[in-house]
Amino acid sequence: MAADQYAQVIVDVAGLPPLDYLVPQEMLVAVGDLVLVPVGRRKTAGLVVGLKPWTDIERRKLRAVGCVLNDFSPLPAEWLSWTHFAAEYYCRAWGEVALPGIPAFFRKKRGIRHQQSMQRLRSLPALPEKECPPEPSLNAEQLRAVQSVTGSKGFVPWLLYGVTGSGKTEVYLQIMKRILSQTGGAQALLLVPEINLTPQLVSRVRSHFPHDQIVTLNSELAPGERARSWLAIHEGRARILVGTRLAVFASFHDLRLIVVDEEHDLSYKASDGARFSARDLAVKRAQDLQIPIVLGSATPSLESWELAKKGKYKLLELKQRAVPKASFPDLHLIELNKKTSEGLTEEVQSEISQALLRKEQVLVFLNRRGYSPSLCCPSCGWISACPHCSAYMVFHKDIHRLVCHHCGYSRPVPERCPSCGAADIIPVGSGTQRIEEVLSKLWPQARVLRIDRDSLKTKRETDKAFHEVHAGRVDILVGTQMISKGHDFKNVSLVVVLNSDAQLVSTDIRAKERLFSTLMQVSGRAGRAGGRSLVLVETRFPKDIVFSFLKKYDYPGFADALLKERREAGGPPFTYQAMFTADHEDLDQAMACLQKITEEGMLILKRDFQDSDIVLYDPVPMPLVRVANRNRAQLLVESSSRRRLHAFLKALPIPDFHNGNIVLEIDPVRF
Ligand SMILES: Nc1ncnc2c1ncn2[C@@H]1O[C@H](COP(=O)(O)OP(=O)(O)OP(=O)(O)O)[C@@H](O)[C@H]1O
Ligand SMILES: [Zn+2]
Repeated sequence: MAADQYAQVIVDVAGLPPLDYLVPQEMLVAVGDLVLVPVGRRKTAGLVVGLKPWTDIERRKLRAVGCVLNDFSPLPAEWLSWTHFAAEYYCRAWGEVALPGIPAFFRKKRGIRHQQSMQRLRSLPALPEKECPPEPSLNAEQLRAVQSVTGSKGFVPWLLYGVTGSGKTEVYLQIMKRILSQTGGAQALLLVPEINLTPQLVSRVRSHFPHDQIVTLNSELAPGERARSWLAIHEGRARILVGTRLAVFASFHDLRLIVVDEEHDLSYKASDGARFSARDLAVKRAQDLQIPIVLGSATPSLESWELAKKGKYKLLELKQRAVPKASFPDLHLIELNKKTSEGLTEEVQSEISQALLRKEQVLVFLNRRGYSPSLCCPSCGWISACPHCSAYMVFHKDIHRLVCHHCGYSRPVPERCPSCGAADIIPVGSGTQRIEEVLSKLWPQARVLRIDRDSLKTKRETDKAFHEVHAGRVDILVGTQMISKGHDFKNVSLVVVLNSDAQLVSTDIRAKERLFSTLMQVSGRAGRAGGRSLVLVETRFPKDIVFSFLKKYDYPGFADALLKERREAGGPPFTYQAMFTADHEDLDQAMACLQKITEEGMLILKRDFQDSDIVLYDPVPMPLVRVANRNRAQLLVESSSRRRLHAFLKALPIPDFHNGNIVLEIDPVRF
């Protein structure tokens, strides 16, 4: 009889280290296999991360592996060690990070039709017989970027800083083409932000690679589709994966290049689960694999910009727009307070009229859904507050309801003021619905299309709407963030940004950085195909540095000014941060829980971290303190050394929090 063998298995349960299980004699198990194992009273999917001939567990307590789940090759060692790093970095159990990275389809017991479904999953659609279209000839800047990346060896993190419309996407595609052609089975990963994964982008990639299988991964894919894409990449049948942040967890057969488009985008940071940054993990993965990674943006994050300045990232620049005749739009600031009764200034109205006369498209950007951000009673001052959150309920005229954008609670619009009974309660401020109404009234012949999460609920609807815009069947496009980035609109000559100030008065240290980036992106939608173009931006604070640099489209100037501020204030990227967030029905309880962590932390600091610069701030209620009846508080920890910060966090015990939740986030980006 062969000697016993024991498997170390990780499962998706908080706080659990790898667990030992007996491998039954007749069972063949390899490191990287998915297995079914008993945990407590249930059976769950686990991943084998080690095999050994001994265990410390007493024989009578030892349980056995149920069965092997995968009938594809095990997850590779590279993937296992990288997910282990990710778990350590984000202070989570290894299984909490690794298991959710594998499609649910493969984490369940095989059904009776397993063989058929695997066969279906493995059959990718045949490639249409198409010739490679001629490549556009790159300009000198683009060519230099492509040659630099493809000529480099091993791990090099490249920061591709390219102004809007400078042809970054073209550069990514050419780099991919050259690297994929170097080795037979080489694969590439292109990460894009959630709202940039459009059919236009995917078909652009497909047209460059007519002979290669290209698959996509995003959170909206049906489970079967997700499994199909994942398996095609794992088994090397697909050569390119285009996906959102979860795609960074794919298992590759032979990954040779990673591209992260719009690397500054917030959607790369998960706001639940392990709260990982797909961009940062992608860099680590490229380093493990010793391959190049390209981080592209017109407004890089300050973190990446600083790394490039220090020489840790290599900087590539595209300063010109790629289309030969295209130039940057003129940008005018409109100082708010001289608004007309229609809610659009005279200058805005006149420019819209002229653009429409020239048969050019107009884009109106307003980062606020709904008709108006609140309703108010002029007689008594009542405002439509949400009963469950410390926020106002937004008036949605189309459904005639008040909706809370934080907890989702909604109710019909009251006939009279709920407080004093007055008859005329009025909308205060404007959202996209109201602006759409104003635009349709002012230009009744124009075809106005609103694009936001209310008007378009699914990806398919959104895709269709953008198709209408690209096809020229829309004259005025009004919308939120969804219209601000990524799209290569050919006929937009006027961009209007309404009320951009909300973010300026935020308490978040990254608010300005984000506003600047949004404004650069949205401005970048105009004049992409040549001709005169114009951007009009409304603000009450025209003197703010956001606007002074925006007027010159000067990202480097803006970034350097902000970095100087951050350095003086000791903020990121000059410090590393971690944040505890506690929530409870009762704010005092949430605060008390964090207070306990602070006190414990102080003792540990004094005892073991005397000569380090770790700072533990006092717990504070969050700016939006109540959401869905939970009161939230946060506690920030900071240090100039990532290593020390991690060592401290590992040493800090997290108390039990009865009826409450407590979450630790590394490198928080939302405050
Ligand atoms: N070398 C080139 N010659 C001519 N046109 C080009 C060239 N490179 C790119 N283009 C075109 O320029 C336009 C903008 O390119 P692309 O979308 O790649 O820019 P981008 O930098 O990714 O844009 P953004 O960041 O603003 O979304 C596209 O229509 C593209 O086809
Ligand atoms: Zn609410």
